[in-house]
Amino acid sequence: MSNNNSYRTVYAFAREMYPKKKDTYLQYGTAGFRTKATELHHVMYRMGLLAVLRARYKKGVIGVMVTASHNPEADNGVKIIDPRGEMLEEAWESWATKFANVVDEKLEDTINEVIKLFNIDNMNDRVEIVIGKDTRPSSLPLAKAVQDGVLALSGKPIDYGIVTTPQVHYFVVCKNTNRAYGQPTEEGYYRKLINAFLRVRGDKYNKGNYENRLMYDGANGVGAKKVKYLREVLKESLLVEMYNDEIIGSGKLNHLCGADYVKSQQKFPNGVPKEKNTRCCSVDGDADRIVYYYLDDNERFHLLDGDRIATLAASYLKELLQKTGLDLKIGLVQSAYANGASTEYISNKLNISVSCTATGVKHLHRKALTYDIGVYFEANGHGTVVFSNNAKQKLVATARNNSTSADHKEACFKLLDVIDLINETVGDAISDMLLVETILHERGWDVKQWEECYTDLPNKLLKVTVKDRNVVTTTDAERICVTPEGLQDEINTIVSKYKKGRSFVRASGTEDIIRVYAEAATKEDTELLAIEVAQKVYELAGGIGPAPELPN
Ligand SMILES: CC(=O)N[C@H]1[C@@H](OP(=O)(O)O)O[C@H](CO)[C@@H](O)[C@@H]1O
Ligand SMILES: [Mg+2]
Repeated sequence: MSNNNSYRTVYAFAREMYPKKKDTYLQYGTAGFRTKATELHHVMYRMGLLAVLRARYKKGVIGVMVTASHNPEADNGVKIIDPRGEMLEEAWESWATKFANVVDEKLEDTINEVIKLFNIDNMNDRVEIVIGKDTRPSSLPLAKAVQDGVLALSGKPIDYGIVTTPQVHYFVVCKNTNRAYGQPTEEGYYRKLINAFLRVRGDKYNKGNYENRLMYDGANGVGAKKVKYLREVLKESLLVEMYNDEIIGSGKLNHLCGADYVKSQQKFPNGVPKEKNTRCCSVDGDADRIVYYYLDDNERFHLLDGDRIATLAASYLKELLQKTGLDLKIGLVQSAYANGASTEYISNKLNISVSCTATGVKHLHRKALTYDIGVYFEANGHGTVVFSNNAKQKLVATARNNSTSADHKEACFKLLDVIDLINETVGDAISDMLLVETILHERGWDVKQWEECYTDLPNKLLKVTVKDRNVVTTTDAERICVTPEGLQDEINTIVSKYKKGRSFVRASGTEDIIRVYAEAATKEDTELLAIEVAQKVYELAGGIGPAPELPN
């Protein structure tokens, strides 16, 4: 593109509507940009510009989601979605960072650098950019800024309004596969999921110990809004009782409720009635994560997190696969935060291959794609299942082949339905919920039977504030600390004192802190182990503020 009118528009817009006011350096992290909503207007505009360049380079549709997920309501953020529904390619993350930080006057030069480097010669293509936003009040003007960025480079913004993050991933894939993956509309999304769910469920809604009633915590966000439609269509097949719904309640987004609160505090959320032995689930602020839980007879809280969903899904898919008679490779992918007991259960009881990657769904997703059936979940409840083209083709061919036995045929059709109820593009709270409900229903299990599969090791996650989080570097899927020198040796010495002890430290990609994870045979030991390791981090990695203290 030459130095013409469009350029003046880009710069004029930047200067007049979305000027960069402060010098704060922002980094495109594990989940894109995330900070106070008031700091993000220029970033959104610039992500609109970058999305157009990326779309022209990839010759496909790109997605942009405005959300700060589980963060407080005053925060916001943005993530870019690549044509195959994946997170933005890492090589472009640094361009996103550069775009967010250059001064207004340098914006055009930076656009030119990208055009030149990637040889983008189709700058007149009217590429489509799918834009979605969560329910935060700040999301409306911020999504408008993204649109203006898209328009400034003559792209075509497609505004889907308030939708979940996984819906945006789904729309992008539908558009880029010429609708082979589904219709790129909200209705198309629900229809695909719900039709599959209803086919698998059949007309017997309660089975064995399974009861088709579920208490659902919508975190006062988009997850509540979207489940309403689902409830209407599911009718009697699944009775979803909704709580923490911003429309009828007065609750604040993610405040004392939602998947992140429940998982990290290991507590029952506010706003949900404390009913004993009832299956409950919570989603997060953009509905890409889900965790389950219940209160026992003594009102003790029991959590069934992402590791539980992963093991439930993998064991079910393995069983179903065996019934098809097909030889396909199934594997499960976790991060180092997965509970050690789950990893042991997968390898020793389920006999399913398990691998560990760095934190962040893009890493888990990529590894999962190396299997025919790749199940991946972070312990916090973010995950899905991906199926290779080879798997899908074999299933369709076997299901249609007249010489296939009736049993094998039935299993193939069922697995194809299960594939349809899974959002393969990214972790999706609503789709994951339908999957869990399907499996529990089929097995006739209540939530306790699900929990009985294995016993979680007590675990603890701590944060240590340090001067510069980049001093902590790791290797081996973040399980070994490389720098500061000597820290890993100290961790090894501490861990060796505890039965079933395991601990690792890494710099968070979304917060300016170091995370410490610990697990051990008892709760008391776990607390001690976590604090001891946190103290070493504080000492050797430049801790600031109050030092971590042992409990009295
Ligand atoms: C321990 C933990 O839960 N880490 C989260 C958190 O990443 P950190 O890099 O640890 O800040 O946010 C990510 C994005 O939502 C999520 O993918 C990840 O699982
Ligand atoms: Mg989220």
